[in-house]
Amino acid sequence: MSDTPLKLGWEEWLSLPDLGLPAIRAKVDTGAKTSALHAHAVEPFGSISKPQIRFTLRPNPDDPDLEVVCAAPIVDRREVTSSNGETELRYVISTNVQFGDQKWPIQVTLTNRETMAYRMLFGRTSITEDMAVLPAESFIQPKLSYDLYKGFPRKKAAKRPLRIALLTREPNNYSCQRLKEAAEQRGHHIEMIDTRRCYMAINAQQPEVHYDGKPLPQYDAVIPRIGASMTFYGMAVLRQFEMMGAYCLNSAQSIGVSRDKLYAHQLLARHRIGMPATAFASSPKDTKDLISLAGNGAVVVKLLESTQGKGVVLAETKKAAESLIDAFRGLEANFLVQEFVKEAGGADVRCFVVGNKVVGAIKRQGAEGEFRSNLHRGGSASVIKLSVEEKKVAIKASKVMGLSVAGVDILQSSTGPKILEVNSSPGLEGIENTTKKDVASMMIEHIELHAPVVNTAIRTRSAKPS
Ligand SMILES: Nc1ncnc2c1ncn2[C@@H]1O[C@H](COP(=O)(O)OP(=O)(O)OP(=O)(O)O)[C@@H](O)[C@H]1O
Ligand SMILES: [Mg+2]
Ligand SMILES: [Mg+2]
Repeated sequence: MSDTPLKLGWEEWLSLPDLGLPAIRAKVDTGAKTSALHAHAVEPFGSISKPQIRFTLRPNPDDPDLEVVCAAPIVDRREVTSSNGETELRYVISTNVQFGDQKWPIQVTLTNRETMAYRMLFGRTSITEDMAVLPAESFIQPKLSYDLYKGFPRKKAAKRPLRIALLTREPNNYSCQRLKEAAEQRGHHIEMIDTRRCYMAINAQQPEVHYDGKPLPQYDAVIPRIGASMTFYGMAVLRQFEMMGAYCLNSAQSIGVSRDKLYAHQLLARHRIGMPATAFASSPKDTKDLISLAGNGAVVVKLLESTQGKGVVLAETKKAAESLIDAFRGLEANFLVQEFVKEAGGADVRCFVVGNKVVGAIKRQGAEGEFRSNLHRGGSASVIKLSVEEKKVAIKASKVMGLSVAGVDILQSSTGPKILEVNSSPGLEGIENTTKKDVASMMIEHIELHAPVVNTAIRTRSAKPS
């Protein structure tokens, strides 16, 4: 390296020549130990003595059709705790990094950074002693651009038939049947896999999922339809499919985040997404203070375990709220106390998000005298045209959770849209029958666009450990 120290700002362009990546915009973060690179469809291959990893990367966050398939030797697998506190077992690769004409080897962990602004985090172990980081500056090194990817093959909707697994415990319900129909209509092969009947060896060198006495084949894509009661086990099964390199329509991680209602609310708040003023508690001593955190008027108290509106109660006065919470206190159940958004008029809006788009929206109106709009409680649905702001909020909420497919429920309040919840396995029946849109096909199309084109040579090799 040269005599003058290499200077880096807090954000820089770099290239990773060994991976065939001419331009990556990275955040230099001395708070992070190891560098991390965005990767999906991560799939190990090669021999046990010389293990390699293949993954797909979308270098430009604004251009999802630009995909580069990379391969590198695996140097380690390591537990990494990210800034949001999640611990993840990641593959570590070794590769050269290049800034201007200076090049040196670094270690990089692979993780899904789809929802992050930067495709790469440049950590402190990648920065050598003769370099300086100037946190107040950016782009000290030569600026590159995504134009360098001109001429790279663009992704086209897959013409090839895909092998898809639909993970569900209810293969006969409307949503699963429609997904099956849509996949088959588009020429794909789809299998219904009962989540609960999957089993697996965790430490296998070659990750597998077993079913009825045999290992399941390698799928191009997995559609998780995991019910609330199966969240924990379903996520484990899905993670296994992820490790096998299948494209999962929603990742296990994103399902976990959206299912944890407290975490989901905290995450939405952190990203400044509008929601009703919300407080949560388990067994509070100071009921009055808890109620005041949720505003000054009527409140809605929700048991966290509730679904289909069952554990959701309206307290129209402070007194009513107090006695309600006092009753909950003995149950040691976690619950939310929320400002009651009266002007929503017993209605909410379900926005069905696929990728970066709201593909359909319906307004659900509660039965006469009912503030809960759940269709299971006798609510009725109608088509609604969303405002630009509502669309934006729905897409942002799905992004924040990391979901590609989501049912985002919004209350229309006098101060703009307020998010109620984000569902990771939204049902198709209400939305399709009301809007007359073929949402199932849109989900399959999303898979066609995002499931990486598999190099069959690599896949055949990885199927048999050598
Ligand atoms: N803060 C609120 N203000 C006004 N109405 C609300 C509020 N919270 C909930 N509601 C109404 O009650 C219904 C049920 O509430 P929510 O969706 O939070 O619980 P849930 O339906 O039991 O949960 P899940 O959808 O996971 O089954 C909502 O669809 C909405 O119509
Ligand atoms: Mg609901
Ligand atoms: Mg829900």
